[in-house]
Amino acid sequence: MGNKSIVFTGGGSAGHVTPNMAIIKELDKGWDIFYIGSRKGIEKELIQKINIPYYGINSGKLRRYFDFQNVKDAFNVIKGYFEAKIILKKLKPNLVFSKGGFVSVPVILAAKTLRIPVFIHESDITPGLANKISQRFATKIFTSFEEAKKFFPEHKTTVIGSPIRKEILSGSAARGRAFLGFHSNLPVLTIMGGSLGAKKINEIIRTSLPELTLKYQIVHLCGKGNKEERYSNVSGYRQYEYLHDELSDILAASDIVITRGGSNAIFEFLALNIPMLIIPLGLDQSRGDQILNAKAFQEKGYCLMLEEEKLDRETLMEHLDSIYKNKEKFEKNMKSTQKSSALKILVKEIEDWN
Ligand SMILES: CC(=O)N[C@H]1[C@@H](OP(=O)(O)OP(=O)(O)OC[C@H]2O[C@@H](n3ccc(=O)[nH]c3=O)[C@H](O)[C@@H]2O)O[C@H](CO)[C@@H](O)[C@@H]1O
Repeated sequence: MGNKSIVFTGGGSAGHVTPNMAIIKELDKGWDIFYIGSRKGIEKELIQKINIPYYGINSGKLRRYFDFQNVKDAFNVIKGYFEAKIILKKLKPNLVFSKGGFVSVPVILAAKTLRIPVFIHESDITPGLANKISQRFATKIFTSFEEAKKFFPEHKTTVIGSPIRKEILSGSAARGRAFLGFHSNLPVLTIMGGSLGAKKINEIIRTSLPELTLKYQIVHLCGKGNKEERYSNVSGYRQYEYLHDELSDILAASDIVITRGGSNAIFEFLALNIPMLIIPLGLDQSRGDQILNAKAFQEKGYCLMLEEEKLDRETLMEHLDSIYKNKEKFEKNMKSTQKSSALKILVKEIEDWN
């Protein structure tokens, strides 16, 4: 008997890709693995880097509000659907696994018309528009948060937590510090403004460097196109657009993180017991899912949350001081939480599929 085959999809930002990467690495050699993503999204670079055959299709942003761009995007989604159908017909996978994001919708629709089973995973407390549309076509649905379950049909939904790339958990602090050229006299503060960066967070971090660098050595993951050369020589400050393999060592070396409320990132920090200051994406720019993620983590004592509207140099320092002072309390809360075995569960679900 030949190999079984699986098509992964998901993209737009790294949070819709890194969980797929985690699963891909763990799947048995008996699988032929393919990926369908957008033509230009971050998923293309991430997936090609791990040498998985990649198919780019047309995709359009889905909006809840009216916009003339919707008409153009609707055409793109339809085009994407036909492209996905041709690819799926050729590949004949046993299963499609989707991590959400706009590009996944045409792929799931095409899979449905070809009667290919679909698994989806939802990372946030409230489903994104893509998974909201896709859920009725899914064979099985998995969620990171318990609170998300109620948004999906009960009979096919399981709460499993967040699948985390294994390598993220096996970094070396010493290697991380060596890579950064940091000493061990000051704690390391890492800032991850979501996989695409965060403009306001980037600005405040940079204007606060005089006071921040007195207390911390700083790693700033600022997103593509957001590096600013004039800060390159600030001592104890390193900026990167995006880190790939080095990220695990950097996180192993990190004492505190400032992060957006992206689900994958915060579950990774939880798994590593790193106290967080979460500055979620606001309601003006999103459906508010990150605020809910952050609130859920704050209630469990893993983080402090600071709303973007309240973010300034003063509140930033106050919140960081408060986290640093109570660092052990946050760490204890995180350590006493049962760690998720989501990756293992998903791999088993896929391996056991017909
Ligand atoms: C703006 C937006 O729509 N954000 C959503 C997006 O976030 P976003 O795409 O930012 O995703 P997450 O924060 O969930 O995950 C980011 C992923 O990128 C990785 N990473 C990041 C920076 C870096 O330099 N290297 C690296 O590997 C992180 O380790 C993590 O695995 O998807 C999440 C999961 O559905 C949602 O919760 C967020 O609301």
